[in-house]
Amino acid sequence: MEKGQHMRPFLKMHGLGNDFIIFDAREDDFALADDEVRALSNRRRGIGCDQLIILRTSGKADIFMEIRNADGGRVGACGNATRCVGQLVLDETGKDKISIETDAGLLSAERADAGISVNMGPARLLWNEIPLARETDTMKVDFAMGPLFSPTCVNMGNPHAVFFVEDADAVDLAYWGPQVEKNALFPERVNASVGTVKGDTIRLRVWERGAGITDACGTAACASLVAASRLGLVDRKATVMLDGGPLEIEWLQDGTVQMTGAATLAFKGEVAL
Ligand SMILES: N[C@@H](CCC[C@H](N)C(=O)O)C(=O)O
Repeated sequence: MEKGQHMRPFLKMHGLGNDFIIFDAREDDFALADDEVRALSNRRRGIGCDQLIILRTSGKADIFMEIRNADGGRVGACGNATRCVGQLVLDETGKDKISIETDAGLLSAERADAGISVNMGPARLLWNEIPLARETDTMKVDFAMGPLFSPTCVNMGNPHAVFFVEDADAVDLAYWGPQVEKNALFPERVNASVGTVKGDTIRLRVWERGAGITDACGTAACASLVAASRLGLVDRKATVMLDGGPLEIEWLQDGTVQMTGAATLAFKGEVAL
């Protein structure tokens, strides 16, 4: 341990294999620089995670959740981490329903048969809300790259481009994902998903902005349901099947999106910071 450092406890949790380091800074406030987040997220030299979460006190909700991608960048939303934090705060408070503040707004969480159910807030659909670099219809955006074309774009507190394709499993996402993420059409970069609809199920694979391919992405699951519903491919409710497992998603009449699925504690630890 270096001079000035001390041991900080953390939780390692995941939602369908989308994994998180969770620190609690409510009593002992601290901040992490981008390079510290990158070092902790590193799977060979650090603890390893897709996102790092710092819990803080909130004046508006039961808790504030700071979300950092593995590349260090701070982001507005993370669906799988919202279920994990929801589970922690439900256990801690004994309440039936709790509220979570994020940079993108106020969310809520409650228990459900299939794990934790969270309201992820409104799906934003205007081009400048995504945001996109130019004014365009977000339902079928005039954009093509290799086998991917005409994405439907949705902001779920973070930007998503969803490409519906014949066979999501056949797309070389490791090759196309980073190129879509960094395309100039997306001034804040983008989370890029490929989806295939079969009945009431959406098979979805996700290249996450700032993290790469993950086993699951909750906000991408929400965005894909909203996108498929806008395109008339599903009604307002579907199962989204990710590499890590299923999420139940519903686009409610009030415009917000409800997501239900597992939240799992993997282990607890301490790290010198
Ligand atoms: N894994 C998350 C999304 C995390 C943020 C995303 N990579 C972004 O940059 O917007 C989820 O479950 O939603």
